[in-house]
Amino acid sequence: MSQNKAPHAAPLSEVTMDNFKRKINLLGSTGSIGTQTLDIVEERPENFEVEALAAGSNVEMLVEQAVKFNAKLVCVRDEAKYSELKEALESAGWKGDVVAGEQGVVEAARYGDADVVVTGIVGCAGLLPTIAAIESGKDIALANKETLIAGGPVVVPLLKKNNVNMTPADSEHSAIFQCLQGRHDGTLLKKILLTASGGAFRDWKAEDLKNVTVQDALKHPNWDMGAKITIDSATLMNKGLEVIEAHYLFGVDYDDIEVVVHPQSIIHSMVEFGDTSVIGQLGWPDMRLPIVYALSWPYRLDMKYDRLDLVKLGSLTFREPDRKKYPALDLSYAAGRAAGTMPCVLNAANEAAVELFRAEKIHYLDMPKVLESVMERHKSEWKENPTLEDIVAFDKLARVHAKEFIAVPL
Ligand SMILES: NC(=O)C1=CN([C@@H]2O[C@H](COP(=O)(O)OP(=O)(O)OC[C@H]3O[C@@H](n4cnc5c(N)ncnc54)[C@H](OP(=O)(O)O)[C@@H]3O)[C@@H](O)[C@H]2O)C=CC1
Ligand SMILES: CC(=O)[C@@H](O)[C@H](O)COP(=O)(O)O
Ligand SMILES: [Mn+2]
Repeated sequence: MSQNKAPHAAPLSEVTMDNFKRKINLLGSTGSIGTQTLDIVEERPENFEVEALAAGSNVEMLVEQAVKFNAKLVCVRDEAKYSELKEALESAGWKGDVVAGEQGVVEAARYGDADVVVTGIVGCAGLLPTIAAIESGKDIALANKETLIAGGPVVVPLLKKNNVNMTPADSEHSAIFQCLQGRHDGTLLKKILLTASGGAFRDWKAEDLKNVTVQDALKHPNWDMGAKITIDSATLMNKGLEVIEAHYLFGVDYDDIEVVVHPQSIIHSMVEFGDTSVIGQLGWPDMRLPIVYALSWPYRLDMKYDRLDLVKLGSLTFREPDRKKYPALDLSYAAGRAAGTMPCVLNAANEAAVELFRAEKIHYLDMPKVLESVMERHKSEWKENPTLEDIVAFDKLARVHAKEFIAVPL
Protein backbone atom coordinates (compact mmCIF):
# COMPACT_ATOMS: atom_id res chain seq x y z
CA MET A 1 0.00 0.00 0.00
CA SER A 2 1.40 3.38 -0.94
CA GLN A 3 0.87 6.62 0.96
CA ASN A 4 -0.37 9.07 -1.60
CA LYS A 5 0.05 12.77 -2.11
CA ALA A 6 -1.70 14.99 -4.61
CA PRO A 7 -0.38 14.66 -8.16
CA HIS A 8 2.76 16.71 -8.38
CA ALA A 9 0.96 19.71 -7.01
CA ALA A 10 2.80 22.59 -5.40
CA PRO A 11 0.61 25.44 -4.06
CA LEU A 12 0.06 28.44 -6.33
CA SER A 13 1.65 31.04 -4.11
CA GLU A 14 0.65 34.50 -5.31
CA VAL A 15 -2.77 33.84 -6.80
CA THR A 16 -6.02 34.50 -4.99
CA MET A 17 -9.60 34.03 -6.08
CA ASP A 18 -9.85 37.81 -6.63
CA ASN A 19 -6.96 38.15 -9.06
CA PHE A 20 -7.31 34.73 -10.66
CA LYS A 21 -6.13 34.99 -14.26
CA ARG A 22 -4.18 32.39 -16.19
CA LYS A 23 -2.55 32.59 -19.59
CA ILE A 24 -2.75 29.41 -21.64
CA ASN A 25 -0.65 27.75 -24.31
CA LEU A 26 -3.06 25.30 -25.95
CA LEU A 27 -1.69 22.25 -27.76
CA GLY A 28 -4.19 20.42 -29.98
CA SER A 29 -6.46 23.46 -30.20
CA THR A 30 -8.55 22.12 -33.11
CA GLY A 31 -9.48 18.82 -31.42
CA SER A 32 -12.12 17.80 -28.93
CA ILE A 33 -10.13 18.89 -25.83
CA GLY A 34 -8.80 21.99 -27.62
CA THR A 35 -12.15 23.35 -28.75
CA GLN A 36 -13.73 22.71 -25.34
CA THR A 37 -10.85 24.54 -23.66
CA LEU A 38 -11.53 27.51 -25.92
CA ASP A 39 -15.24 27.35 -25.02
CA ILE A 40 -14.14 27.88 -21.42
CA VAL A 41 -11.85 30.80 -22.36
CA GLU A 42 -14.71 32.38 -24.30
CA GLU A 43 -17.02 32.00 -21.34
CA ARG A 44 -14.50 33.35 -18.79
CA PRO A 45 -12.33 36.03 -20.46
CA GLU A 46 -11.84 37.59 -17.02
CA ASN A 47 -10.02 34.41 -15.89
CA PHE A 48 -8.35 33.00 -19.00
CA GLU A 49 -6.34 34.29 -21.93
CA VAL A 50 -4.75 32.46 -24.87
CA GLU A 51 -1.04 32.98 -25.58
CA ALA A 52 -0.18 30.25 -28.10
CA LEU A 53 -2.15 27.76 -30.20
CA ALA A 54 -0.83 24.59 -31.85
CA ALA A 55 -2.57 21.97 -33.96
CA GLY A 56 -1.79 19.24 -36.47
CA SER A 57 -3.08 20.38 -39.85
CA ASN A 58 -6.43 22.13 -39.61
CA VAL A 59 -5.37 25.56 -40.92
CA GLU A 60 -8.89 26.93 -41.36
CA MET A 61 -9.83 26.37 -37.74
CA LEU A 62 -6.45 27.57 -36.46
CA VAL A 63 -6.88 30.89 -38.27
CA GLU A 64 -10.40 31.34 -36.91
CA GLN A 65 -9.16 30.58 -33.36
CA ALA A 66 -6.07 32.80 -33.62
CA VAL A 67 -8.15 35.80 -34.65
CA LYS A 68 -10.99 35.19 -32.19
CA PHE A 69 -8.74 34.60 -29.17
CA ASN A 70 -6.01 37.04 -30.16
CA ALA A 71 -3.26 34.42 -29.85
CA LYS A 72 0.30 35.69 -30.05
CA LEU A 73 1.84 32.58 -31.60
CA VAL A 74 0.26 29.97 -33.87
CA CYS A 75 1.79 26.64 -34.86
CA VAL A 76 0.85 23.99 -37.40
CA ARG A 77 2.60 20.63 -36.98
CA ASP A 78 2.34 19.82 -40.69
CA GLU A 79 5.26 21.79 -42.15
CA ALA A 80 3.75 21.68 -45.65
CA LYS A 81 0.95 23.91 -44.34
CA TYR A 82 3.19 26.68 -43.00
CA SER A 83 2.81 29.07 -45.97
CA GLU A 84 -0.93 28.47 -46.20
CA LEU A 85 -1.30 29.27 -42.50
CA LYS A 86 0.92 32.35 -42.63
CA GLU A 87 -0.86 33.78 -45.67
CA ALA A 88 -4.34 33.08 -44.27
CA LEU A 89 -3.42 34.76 -40.96
CA GLU A 90 -2.02 37.80 -42.76
CA SER A 91 -5.14 38.11 -44.95
CA ALA A 92 -7.24 37.94 -41.79
CA GLY A 93 -5.27 40.95 -40.46
CA TRP A 94 -3.74 38.88 -37.63
CA LYS A 95 -0.27 39.82 -36.40
CA GLY A 96 1.98 37.49 -34.45
CA ASP A 97 4.48 34.64 -34.75
CA VAL A 98 3.80 31.68 -37.02
CA VAL A 99 5.79 28.46 -36.61
CA ALA A 100 5.54 24.90 -37.90
CA GLY A 101 6.80 21.36 -37.47
CA GLU A 102 7.77 19.32 -34.44
CA GLN A 103 10.06 22.09 -33.21
CA GLY A 104 7.26 24.60 -33.71
CA VAL A 105 5.00 22.64 -31.35
CA VAL A 106 7.80 22.65 -28.77
CA GLU A 107 8.10 26.42 -29.21
CA ALA A 108 4.34 26.84 -28.76
CA ALA A 109 4.51 24.79 -25.55
CA ARG A 110 7.15 26.98 -23.92
CA TYR A 111 6.04 30.24 -25.49
CA GLY A 112 5.88 33.55 -23.66
CA ASP A 113 4.71 34.01 -20.12
CA ALA A 114 1.85 31.51 -20.19
CA ASP A 115 1.11 30.03 -16.77
CA VAL A 116 -0.26 26.72 -17.97
CA VAL A 117 -0.11 24.44 -20.99
CA VAL A 118 -3.21 22.43 -21.88
CA THR A 119 -2.01 19.23 -23.55
CA GLY A 120 -4.78 18.31 -25.98
CA ILE A 121 -2.50 16.69 -28.58
CA VAL A 122 -3.34 13.07 -29.25
CA GLY A 123 -0.66 10.43 -28.75
CA CYS A 124 2.99 10.34 -27.77
CA ALA A 125 3.59 13.28 -30.13
CA GLY A 126 2.79 15.31 -27.00
CA LEU A 127 5.86 14.07 -25.11
CA LEU A 128 8.59 16.50 -26.24
CA PRO A 129 6.32 19.60 -26.10
CA THR A 130 5.16 18.61 -22.60
CA ILE A 131 8.77 18.20 -21.46
CA ALA A 132 9.62 21.62 -22.96
CA ALA A 133 6.68 23.18 -21.09
CA ILE A 134 7.77 21.61 -17.79
CA GLU A 135 11.37 22.73 -18.29
CA SER A 136 10.16 26.28 -18.89
CA GLY A 137 8.33 26.16 -15.55
CA LYS A 138 4.77 26.14 -16.90
CA ASP A 139 2.07 24.14 -15.19
CA ILE A 140 0.49 21.30 -17.14
CA ALA A 141 -3.24 20.64 -17.48
CA LEU A 142 -2.92 17.06 -18.66
CA ALA A 143 -5.35 15.62 -21.18
CA ASN A 144 -2.70 13.91 -23.32
CA LYS A 145 -2.43 10.75 -21.19
CA GLU A 146 -0.15 8.94 -23.71
CA THR A 147 2.66 11.34 -22.78
CA LEU A 148 2.61 10.40 -19.11
CA ILE A 149 2.18 6.70 -19.85
CA ALA A 150 5.13 6.60 -22.24
CA GLY A 151 7.28 9.15 -20.46
CA GLY A 152 6.35 8.57 -16.79
CA PRO A 153 9.86 7.58 -15.63
CA VAL A 154 11.24 10.86 -17.05
CA VAL A 155 8.24 13.20 -16.68
CA VAL A 156 7.47 12.54 -12.99
CA PRO A 157 10.96 13.43 -11.69
CA LEU A 158 11.06 16.44 -14.04
CA LEU A 159 7.85 17.83 -12.52
CA LYS A 160 9.42 17.64 -9.09
CA LYS A 161 12.71 19.13 -10.25
CA ASN A 162 10.98 22.14 -11.84
CA ASN A 163 8.35 22.48 -9.09
CA VAL A 164 5.63 22.30 -11.72
CA ASN A 165 2.00 21.36 -11.06
CA MET A 166 0.40 18.73 -13.24
CA THR A 167 -3.36 18.89 -12.84
CA PRO A 168 -5.38 16.15 -14.52
CA ALA A 169 -7.95 17.06 -17.20
CA ASP A 170 -8.83 13.43 -17.93
CA SER A 171 -12.27 13.04 -16.32
CA GLU A 172 -11.46 10.05 -14.07
CA HIS A 173 -8.20 11.53 -12.80
CA SER A 174 -9.85 14.88 -12.24
CA ALA A 175 -12.46 13.05 -10.16
CA ILE A 176 -9.77 11.31 -8.10
CA PHE A 177 -7.86 14.59 -7.69
CA GLN A 178 -11.05 16.32 -6.54
CA CYS A 179 -11.82 13.51 -4.06
CA LEU A 180 -8.33 13.88 -2.58
CA GLN A 181 -8.56 17.62 -1.92
CA GLY A 182 -8.45 18.65 1.70
CA ARG A 183 -7.36 15.34 3.17
CA HIS A 184 -4.81 15.27 5.96
CA ASP A 185 -1.27 14.30 4.95
CA GLY A 186 -1.24 11.05 6.88
CA THR A 187 -4.59 9.82 5.54
CA LEU A 188 -4.36 6.34 4.11
CA LEU A 189 -5.69 6.19 0.56
CA LYS A 190 -6.59 2.55 0.23
CA LYS A 191 -7.87 2.21 -3.30
CA ILE A 192 -8.72 4.07 -6.46
CA LEU A 193 -11.98 2.95 -8.06
CA LEU A 194 -11.66 3.94 -11.71
CA THR A 195 -15.00 4.00 -13.49
CA ALA A 196 -15.40 2.87 -17.11
CA SER A 197 -18.36 3.38 -19.42
CA GLY A 198 -17.70 -0.05 -20.95
CA GLY A 199 -17.30 1.49 -24.42
CA ALA A 200 -19.12 0.92 -27.68
CA PHE A 201 -19.40 -2.86 -27.25
CA ARG A 202 -20.32 -3.19 -23.61
CA ASP A 203 -23.70 -4.70 -24.51
CA TRP A 204 -22.39 -6.86 -27.38
CA LYS A 205 -21.85 -10.56 -26.82
CA ALA A 206 -18.17 -11.60 -27.03
CA GLU A 207 -18.93 -13.86 -30.02
CA ASP A 208 -20.37 -10.89 -31.98
CA LEU A 209 -17.13 -8.90 -31.73
CA LYS A 210 -15.83 -10.70 -34.83
CA ASN A 211 -18.32 -8.60 -36.83
CA VAL A 212 -17.19 -5.21 -35.48
CA THR A 213 -16.57 -2.37 -37.97
CA VAL A 214 -14.59 0.85 -37.50
CA GLN A 215 -17.83 2.80 -37.55
CA ASP A 216 -19.26 0.60 -34.74
CA ALA A 217 -16.16 1.24 -32.62
CA LEU A 218 -16.47 4.98 -33.12
CA LYS A 219 -19.88 5.12 -31.41
CA HIS A 220 -19.16 5.95 -27.78
CA PRO A 221 -22.24 5.50 -25.58
CA ASN A 222 -21.72 8.67 -23.47
CA TRP A 223 -18.86 10.91 -24.57
CA ASP A 224 -18.19 12.85 -27.75
CA MET A 225 -14.40 12.59 -28.18
CA GLY A 226 -11.67 12.30 -30.81
CA ALA A 227 -11.44 9.10 -32.87
CA LYS A 228 -8.36 7.57 -31.21
CA ILE A 229 -9.63 7.71 -27.64
CA THR A 230 -13.07 6.51 -28.77
CA ILE A 231 -11.50 3.37 -30.29
CA ASP A 232 -9.43 2.94 -27.10
CA SER A 233 -12.61 3.06 -25.10
CA ALA A 234 -14.14 0.32 -27.29
CA THR A 235 -11.26 -2.08 -26.46
CA LEU A 236 -11.07 -0.94 -22.80
CA MET A 237 -7.53 0.12 -23.68
CA ASN A 238 -8.47 3.64 -22.61
CA LYS A 239 -9.14 2.24 -19.15
CA GLY A 240 -5.86 0.31 -19.23
CA LEU A 241 -3.99 3.49 -20.14
CA GLU A 242 -5.87 5.32 -17.39
CA VAL A 243 -4.79 2.73 -14.80
CA ILE A 244 -1.16 3.54 -15.66
CA GLU A 245 -1.95 7.27 -15.75
CA ALA A 246 -3.43 6.99 -12.23
CA HIS A 247 -0.34 5.15 -11.03
CA TYR A 248 1.98 7.92 -12.26
CA LEU A 249 -0.26 10.78 -11.11
CA PHE A 250 -1.16 9.53 -7.64
CA GLY A 251 1.62 7.02 -6.86
CA VAL A 252 -0.86 4.23 -6.12
CA ASP A 253 0.18 0.58 -6.52
CA TYR A 254 -1.45 -1.34 -9.37
CA ASP A 255 -2.99 -3.79 -6.86
CA ASP A 256 -4.91 -0.83 -5.42
CA ILE A 257 -6.38 0.50 -8.66
CA GLU A 258 -9.70 -1.20 -9.50
CA VAL A 259 -11.75 -0.74 -12.64
CA VAL A 260 -15.54 -0.64 -12.21
CA VAL A 261 -17.88 -0.51 -15.20
CA HIS A 262 -20.44 2.24 -14.65
CA PRO A 263 -22.54 2.52 -17.84
CA GLN A 264 -24.02 5.97 -17.06
CA SER A 265 -20.61 7.78 -16.75
CA ILE A 266 -21.97 10.02 -13.97
CA ILE A 267 -19.57 9.01 -11.20
CA HIS A 268 -16.25 9.87 -12.80
CA SER A 269 -14.22 7.82 -10.30
CA MET A 270 -13.92 7.24 -6.57
CA VAL A 271 -11.36 6.84 -3.81
CA GLU A 272 -11.55 4.50 -0.84
CA PHE A 273 -9.91 5.43 2.45
CA GLY A 274 -8.62 3.26 5.29
CA ASP A 275 -11.86 3.59 7.27
CA THR A 276 -13.75 2.11 4.23
CA SER A 277 -15.33 5.47 3.33
CA VAL A 278 -15.69 5.88 -0.43
CA ILE A 279 -15.78 9.37 -1.95
CA GLY A 280 -16.75 9.93 -5.56
CA GLN A 281 -17.11 12.91 -7.89
CA LEU A 282 -20.30 13.20 -9.95
CA GLY A 283 -21.26 15.26 -12.98
CA TRP A 284 -22.69 15.03 -16.48
CA PRO A 285 -20.32 13.47 -19.04
CA ASP A 286 -19.05 16.88 -20.14
CA MET A 287 -15.30 17.43 -20.49
CA ARG A 288 -15.59 21.14 -19.80
CA LEU A 289 -15.90 20.27 -16.09
CA PRO A 290 -12.56 18.46 -15.65
CA ILE A 291 -10.83 20.93 -18.00
CA VAL A 292 -12.06 23.95 -16.04
CA TYR A 293 -11.00 22.37 -12.74
CA ALA A 294 -7.55 21.53 -14.16
CA LEU A 295 -7.23 25.23 -15.01
CA SER A 296 -8.83 26.78 -11.94
CA TRP A 297 -7.43 24.50 -9.20
CA PRO A 298 -7.18 25.12 -6.28
CA TYR A 299 -10.25 27.34 -6.85
CA ARG A 300 -13.66 26.51 -8.24
CA LEU A 301 -15.22 28.94 -10.69
CA ASP A 302 -18.97 29.48 -11.01
CA MET A 303 -19.92 28.02 -14.37
CA LYS A 304 -23.31 28.19 -16.05
CA TYR A 305 -23.62 24.50 -16.87
CA ASP A 306 -26.74 22.35 -16.44
CA ARG A 307 -27.10 21.12 -12.89
CA LEU A 308 -26.81 17.39 -12.32
CA ASP A 309 -30.34 16.03 -11.87
CA LEU A 310 -30.08 12.76 -9.92
CA VAL A 311 -33.84 12.29 -9.75
CA LYS A 312 -34.07 12.48 -13.54
CA LEU A 313 -31.23 9.97 -13.79
CA GLY A 314 -33.03 7.55 -11.47
CA SER A 315 -30.35 4.91 -11.09
CA LEU A 316 -26.61 4.45 -11.25
CA THR A 317 -25.33 0.93 -11.87
CA PHE A 318 -22.03 -0.89 -11.61
CA ARG A 319 -20.52 -4.12 -12.85
CA GLU A 320 -17.21 -5.91 -13.17
CA PRO A 321 -15.22 -5.51 -16.40
CA ASP A 322 -15.18 -8.63 -18.61
CA ARG A 323 -11.42 -9.25 -18.73
CA LYS A 324 -11.69 -12.08 -21.26
CA LYS A 325 -13.68 -9.99 -23.71
CA TYR A 326 -11.24 -7.09 -23.29
CA PRO A 327 -7.65 -8.49 -23.03
CA ALA A 328 -6.19 -4.97 -23.37
CA LEU A 329 -7.08 -4.30 -19.75
CA ASP A 330 -4.90 -7.07 -18.27
CA LEU A 331 -2.14 -6.33 -20.79
CA SER A 332 -2.11 -2.76 -19.47
CA TYR A 333 -1.85 -3.90 -15.85
CA ALA A 334 1.01 -6.21 -16.91
CA ALA A 335 2.81 -3.35 -18.71
CA GLY A 336 2.28 -1.02 -15.75
CA ARG A 337 3.64 -3.60 -13.31
CA ALA A 338 6.62 -4.30 -15.58
CA ALA A 339 7.27 -0.51 -15.40
CA GLY A 340 10.35 1.12 -17.00
CA THR A 341 10.00 1.13 -20.79
CA MET A 342 7.09 -1.34 -20.98
CA PRO A 343 4.23 1.23 -20.66
CA CYS A 344 5.89 3.25 -23.45
CA VAL A 345 5.98 0.17 -25.67
CA LEU A 346 2.38 -0.75 -24.83
CA ASN A 347 1.27 2.77 -25.70
CA ALA A 348 3.19 2.94 -28.99
CA ALA A 349 1.95 -0.51 -30.04
CA ASN A 350 -1.58 0.62 -29.27
CA GLU A 351 -1.26 3.86 -31.25
CA ALA A 352 -0.04 1.81 -34.22
CA ALA A 353 -2.76 -0.82 -33.75
CA VAL A 354 -5.51 1.83 -33.65
CA GLU A 355 -4.10 3.37 -36.87
CA LEU A 356 -4.06 -0.04 -38.55
CA PHE A 357 -7.60 -0.78 -37.41
CA ARG A 358 -8.89 2.61 -38.60
CA ALA A 359 -7.24 1.97 -41.98
CA GLU A 360 -8.97 -1.46 -42.03
CA LYS A 361 -5.63 -3.27 -42.21
CA ILE A 362 -6.31 -5.31 -39.07
CA HIS A 363 -9.50 -6.39 -37.34
CA TYR A 364 -10.82 -5.10 -34.01
CA LEU A 365 -9.90 -8.44 -32.37
CA ASP A 366 -6.30 -8.09 -33.62
CA MET A 367 -5.60 -4.94 -31.60
CA PRO A 368 -4.84 -6.68 -28.27
CA LYS A 369 -2.87 -9.33 -30.18
CA VAL A 370 -0.63 -6.56 -31.54
CA LEU A 371 -0.03 -5.31 -27.99
CA GLU A 372 0.81 -8.77 -26.72
CA SER A 373 3.18 -9.51 -29.56
CA VAL A 374 5.04 -6.18 -29.32
CA MET A 375 5.31 -6.39 -25.51
CA GLU A 376 6.68 -9.93 -25.79
CA ARG A 377 9.38 -8.77 -28.24
CA HIS A 378 10.29 -5.91 -25.93
CA LYS A 379 11.01 -8.14 -22.91
CA SER A 380 14.64 -8.78 -23.97
CA GLU A 381 15.28 -5.03 -24.51
CA TRP A 382 13.37 -3.69 -21.48
CA LYS A 383 15.01 -0.96 -19.37
CA GLU A 384 14.11 -0.16 -15.79
CA ASN A 385 15.29 3.47 -15.71
CA PRO A 386 15.04 4.79 -19.25
CA THR A 387 16.32 8.16 -20.41
CA LEU A 388 14.19 10.37 -22.66
CA GLU A 389 16.28 9.15 -25.61
CA ASP A 390 15.48 5.51 -24.67
CA ILE A 391 11.77 6.33 -24.53
CA VAL A 392 11.80 8.05 -27.92
CA ALA A 393 13.76 5.14 -29.45
CA PHE A 394 11.54 2.39 -27.97
CA ASP A 395 8.40 4.28 -28.97
CA LYS A 396 9.65 4.29 -32.57
CA LEU A 397 10.72 0.64 -32.54
CA ALA A 398 7.44 -0.56 -31.03
CA ARG A 399 5.55 1.11 -33.91
CA VAL A 400 7.75 -0.76 -36.42
CA HIS A 401 7.13 -4.04 -34.58
CA ALA A 402 3.38 -3.38 -34.46
CA LYS A 403 3.27 -2.84 -38.21
CA GLU A 404 5.16 -6.11 -38.74
CA PHE A 405 2.25 -7.85 -37.06
CA ILE A 406 0.28 -7.62 -40.31
CA ALA A 407 2.92 -9.72 -42.03
CA VAL A 408 3.41 -12.19 -39.17
CA PRO A 409 0.28 -12.38 -36.99
CA LEU A 410 0.39 -14.32 -33.69
N1 LIG B 1 -11.72 14.12 -26.09
C1 LIG B 1 -11.90 13.86 -24.83
O1 LIG B 1 -13.01 14.02 -24.30
C2 LIG B 1 -10.77 13.36 -23.99
C3 LIG B 1 -9.48 13.30 -24.49
N2 LIG B 1 -8.44 12.91 -23.68
C4 LIG B 1 -7.10 12.88 -24.24
O2 LIG B 1 -6.79 14.14 -24.80
C5 LIG B 1 -5.96 14.00 -25.94
C6 LIG B 1 -6.64 14.67 -27.14
O3 LIG B 1 -7.80 13.93 -27.44
P1 LIG B 1 -8.93 14.51 -28.42
O4 LIG B 1 -9.10 15.95 -28.17
O5 LIG B 1 -10.08 13.61 -28.25
O6 LIG B 1 -8.26 14.26 -29.84
P2 LIG B 1 -8.65 14.91 -31.23
O7 LIG B 1 -8.27 13.92 -32.26
O8 LIG B 1 -10.04 15.42 -31.20
O9 LIG B 1 -7.68 16.18 -31.32
C7 LIG B 1 -6.29 16.04 -31.41
C8 LIG B 1 -5.66 17.40 -31.57
O10 LIG B 1 -4.25 17.24 -31.65
C9 LIG B 1 -3.77 17.84 -32.87
N3 LIG B 1 -2.60 17.07 -33.26
C10 LIG B 1 -2.54 15.79 -33.68
N4 LIG B 1 -1.26 15.42 -33.85
C11 LIG B 1 -0.51 16.50 -33.52
C12 LIG B 1 0.88 16.76 -33.49
N5 LIG B 1 1.78 15.82 -33.83
N6 LIG B 1 1.30 17.98 -33.10
C13 LIG B 1 0.42 18.93 -32.75
N7 LIG B 1 -0.91 18.75 -32.76
C14 LIG B 1 -1.35 17.54 -33.14
C15 LIG B 1 -4.93 17.78 -33.81
O11 LIG B 1 -4.79 18.74 -34.84
P3 LIG B 1 -5.56 18.64 -36.27
O12 LIG B 1 -6.96 18.31 -36.00
O13 LIG B 1 -5.38 20.02 -36.82
O14 LIG B 1 -4.86 17.59 -37.05
C16 LIG B 1 -6.06 18.14 -32.84
O15 LIG B 1 -6.03 19.51 -32.58
C17 LIG B 1 -5.73 12.49 -26.12
O16 LIG B 1 -4.53 12.15 -25.50
C18 LIG B 1 -6.89 11.86 -25.36
O17 LIG B 1 -6.60 10.60 -24.85
C19 LIG B 1 -8.63 12.57 -22.37
C20 LIG B 1 -9.89 12.58 -21.84
C21 LIG B 1 -11.05 12.95 -22.60
C1 LIG C 1 -14.00 11.70 -20.95
C2 LIG C 1 -12.90 10.84 -20.57
O1 LIG C 1 -12.19 11.08 -19.62
C3 LIG C 1 -12.66 9.63 -21.35
O2 LIG C 1 -11.42 9.04 -21.02
C4 LIG C 1 -13.80 8.74 -21.06
O3 LIG C 1 -13.75 8.42 -19.72
C5 LIG C 1 -13.81 7.54 -21.89
O4 LIG C 1 -14.69 6.68 -21.36
P1 LIG C 1 -14.45 5.15 -21.12
O5 LIG C 1 -13.06 4.79 -21.45
O6 LIG C 1 -14.82 4.93 -19.71
O7 LIG C 1 -15.43 4.56 -22.10
MN1 LIG D 1 -10.90 9.44 -19.18
